[in-house]
Amino acid sequence: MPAAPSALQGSFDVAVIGAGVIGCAIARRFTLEGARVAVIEKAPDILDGASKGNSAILHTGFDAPPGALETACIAEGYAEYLEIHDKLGLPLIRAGALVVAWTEEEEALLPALIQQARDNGVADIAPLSAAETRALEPGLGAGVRAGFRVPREYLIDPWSAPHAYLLQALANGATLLRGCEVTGGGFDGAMWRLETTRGPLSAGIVINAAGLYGDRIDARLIGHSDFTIRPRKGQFIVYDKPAAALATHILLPVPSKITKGIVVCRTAFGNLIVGPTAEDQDDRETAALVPETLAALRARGEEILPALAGQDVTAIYAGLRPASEFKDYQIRAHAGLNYVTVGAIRSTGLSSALGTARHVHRLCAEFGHQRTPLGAPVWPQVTGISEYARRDWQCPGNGGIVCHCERVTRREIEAALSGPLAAQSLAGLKRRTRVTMGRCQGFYCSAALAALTKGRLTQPMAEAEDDR
Ligand SMILES: O=C(CO)COP(=O)(O)O
Repeated sequence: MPAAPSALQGSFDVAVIGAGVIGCAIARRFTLEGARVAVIEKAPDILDGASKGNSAILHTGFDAPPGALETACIAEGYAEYLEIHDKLGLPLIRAGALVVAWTEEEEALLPALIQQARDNGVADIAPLSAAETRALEPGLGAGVRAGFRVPREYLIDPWSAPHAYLLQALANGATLLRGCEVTGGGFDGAMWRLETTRGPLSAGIVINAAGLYGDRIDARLIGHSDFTIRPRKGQFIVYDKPAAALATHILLPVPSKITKGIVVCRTAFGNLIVGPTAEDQDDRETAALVPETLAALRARGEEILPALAGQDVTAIYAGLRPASEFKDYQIRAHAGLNYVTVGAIRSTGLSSALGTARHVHRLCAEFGHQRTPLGAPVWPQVTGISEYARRDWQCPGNGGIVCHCERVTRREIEAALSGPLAAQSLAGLKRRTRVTMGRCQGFYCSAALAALTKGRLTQPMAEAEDDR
C-alpha cells in the first residue's frame, strides 16, 4: 500500500497507536467528542494482534477485582455496548452464564464469589444447588456440586464490534493508517511528531493502545515503561455447528486468580468453543497450537459436556492476551507529555473497550483536550454475520454463495473488500465475513476466493498466514 508522503503529514488532535479493539473504541470516542483522530496500525489490517482471538463474551465483570480500574471499565463498556449495539447492527446473544463448581474447594469459594459479584454491581445472582444447576443445563457431566447463574453475561461477535467502532470513527472523519509502524517520536511541549514507516505526522495527544507491544511503544516514545507485557496464550477448540445445541448457557468454572478457566459456550456464529488455556510465554507474535494441550482441552470439554465426545471439531485457534506483571489494567496519563498509556488490557478488553475509551477521554481533560462533541454523528451499520441474525444469503441479489459452510455471499465479500475499512488480508476478510472458517476450512471456496480477491489485498491470499 504505497502512500504519498503528503497524505501522511497531517496534523491531528489525537494519534492512537494500535487498531485492536481498544484502539478502535478510543478512536470512536475521541471522534464523537469532536477530535481529529489518526489511528496507526503496523499490520496490514486491524485486529491483527491480541484482538484476533478471544472467547467473544460480553462480561458483566462479576468476577473482576472490586475497586479495580478494569472492573470500572468493564461496567461502563458493558453498559455502552447494550446502548449502541442495535444502532451499529451488532449482535447480542442473551445466553447468560452458569458458573459451575466441580470440586469441594470450588464449592467453598462460591459464597465469596457471589458476594464479589454483588460488590461489583452484578446483583441478579442467587446460589444454585447441584440439582438446580443441572436442571438449567441438563447436559452437564458428573460431579456438579453447586453453581450460580449470571443472567447478563452475553455472547457477541468479537470482530464486528471493533469494526463497527472504527467504521463509526472513519465515517465521522477519523483517518486510518494501516501497514504503518511508529518508529520514534518526540514532544515539543505543544505537539507530538511521530515518525512512522509511512512518513511523519503530528498530533496534540498520543494514545498508546499497542496491546502486545504497549511496553515497547512506551519505551520508544517516552523512554520507559511502568509494566512489562507477558503474553498469555489461550488455545481454543471450535466444534461444528450441531454442538451448539448442547449448551444454552456460557458454562464457566470457578475462576482462579490468573484465569477465568476453561469456558464452554456457543458462539455468535453458531459453533461451540472450549477454551482458553492460560499459558505464559515470552513470544509476542506466535500463539502455537500444541496437540497435547488441545487433547487435554478436549478431554476437559467432554467432562463438562459429555455429549461433546460425539461432535466434530471444525477448527482450533490460539490467541495472546497482553497480560503484565500487574493484575489490573495499566492506564496512565503522563503529565507534561500529552501521552496516555493504555496497557495490559488483558482478556476482558472486548467487554471493557467502550468504557476504557471513555476513561481515557476523561484522562485527556488534564491535557486541555476540549472539543465540541459531534451534534449528529453518522451511525454506520455493519453487515450482520451472526448466525442468530438475518443473513445476506437469505436476501435476494446477493450474487450467490461463495463459502457454503458459513453461507457467505459474493455480495458480503465484495462489501468487505470495499469501503473505508476494506479488508487487506485473508485474515481480515475472514474476520469480516467468516469466509473459509466453516467445516471445510476453505477447501472448497479458496479458489473462487483467490479469483475474487486478486489484486485487491495488500497481502495476497497465497502469501497470507493461515491465522484468524
Ligand atoms: O475467556 C476469557 C475471557 O472472556 C479468558 O479470561 P482469562 O484471561 O481470565 O482466562
